[in-house]
Amino acid sequence: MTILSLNAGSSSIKFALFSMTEGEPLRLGHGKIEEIGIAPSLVVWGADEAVTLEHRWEHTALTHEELLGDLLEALENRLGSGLEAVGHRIVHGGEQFSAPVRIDEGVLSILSSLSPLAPLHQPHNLAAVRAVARHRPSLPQVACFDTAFHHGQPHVASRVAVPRKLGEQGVRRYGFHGISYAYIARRLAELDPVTSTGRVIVAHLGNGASLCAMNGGRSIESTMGFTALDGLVMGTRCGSIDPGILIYLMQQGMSLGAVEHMLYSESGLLGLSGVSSDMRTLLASHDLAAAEAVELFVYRIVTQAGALAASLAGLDAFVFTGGIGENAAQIREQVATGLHWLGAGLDPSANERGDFLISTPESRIKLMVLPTDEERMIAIDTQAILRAKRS
Ligand SMILES: Nc1ncnc2c1ncn2[C@@H]1O[C@H](COP(=O)(O)OP(=O)(O)O)[C@@H](O)[C@H]1O
Ligand SMILES: CC(=O)OP(=O)(O)O
Ligand SMILES: [Mg+2]
Repeated sequence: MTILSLNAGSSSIKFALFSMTEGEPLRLGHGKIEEIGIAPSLVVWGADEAVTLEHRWEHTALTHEELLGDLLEALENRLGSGLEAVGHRIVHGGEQFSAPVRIDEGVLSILSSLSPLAPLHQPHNLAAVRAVARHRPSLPQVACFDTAFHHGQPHVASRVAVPRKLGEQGVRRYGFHGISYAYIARRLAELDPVTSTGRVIVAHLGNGASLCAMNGGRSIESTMGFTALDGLVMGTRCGSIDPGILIYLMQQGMSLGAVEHMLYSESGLLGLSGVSSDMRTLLASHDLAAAEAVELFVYRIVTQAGALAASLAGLDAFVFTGGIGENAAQIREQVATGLHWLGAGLDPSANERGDFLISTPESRIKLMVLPTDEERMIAIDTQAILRAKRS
């Protein structure tokens, strides 16, 4: 079975193609379409990581749907045989979905109603579903949710202290990045089975960023809540702020749309630094505001990690993942320093190399780096859903 995993964002579509052999899925290739709406371009890497296809579209105004049509065609030309299923990253599954699900019109309509809760992600995730349905109507499609991994959290962790009837309407903490966390839980169980049964904080630090407290591989707490705006400082999102700030801004005459845009797209590292949302750029900059943005990014990780360690009643390991977690040794070092009070001891050489284990043998908590692979997790879940349907 050949499965295409799609992770469609506002200006990019990341994808990977898997052959679902017995045992571990074999990645046949992966790639991305970037700068959608500006100057769309495609790059595909083969199983050996060599670039196998590059393409630049002439028309800049092509939609996600048109680009996906071209992508499906290009992949199927290369495959010889056809694709058998498409798995999607869908950021919000709301109250209804606690596990992956085969997509039909009914599912699609529930997921569309959740778009206001994930405006940066959900509309683009669903546009990809519709595009595939239009180009290949007979192809089974499966939705894998960022929220699903957190569904088993203790009730107390998912509640918000607002009038009870809002809670009954679904105003609660969901948590996100769950596809990544599920993958990390699975990998940790393979690489360090003893630690995976313990109390672990996983830090997914990418453009979006969050922490997840896992006990025995299950989520018990997360820094993201009702939306992916909550928690840590992110590339362009504010993370946790006093809701009184929103009331103040609206009292000052800012419109709802302007507040939403500011908090999702003009805040975080970008808003604080005035330089960039990109951690690489900030770390290379000599600008004081860039340094202050990085300082707050780290400070929030450390203070929220303290809260999550309390929810776990102790800590056995802290795992770094995501673009920043996997690549920015300097950030890992600063976070490790902030976790010193918990007994964390960093091995600087292992950290510079980005080893799996980057703590010293004496460290009371293990510090680890584990590359995430959301696309692989999507392929695994997609196959499981389709197999279950058949039997
Ligand atoms: N070598 C590096 N050093 C520091 N930051 C890095 C490095 N490589 C990638 N990053 C950062 O990772 C972030 C993107 O993370 P990624 O997980 O790829 O994002 P996305 O959420 O879009 O999947 C950016 O802030 C980028 O600067
Ligand atoms: C949920 C979320 O924040 O996703 P991303 O990190 O891809 O923006
Ligand atoms: Mg990401």
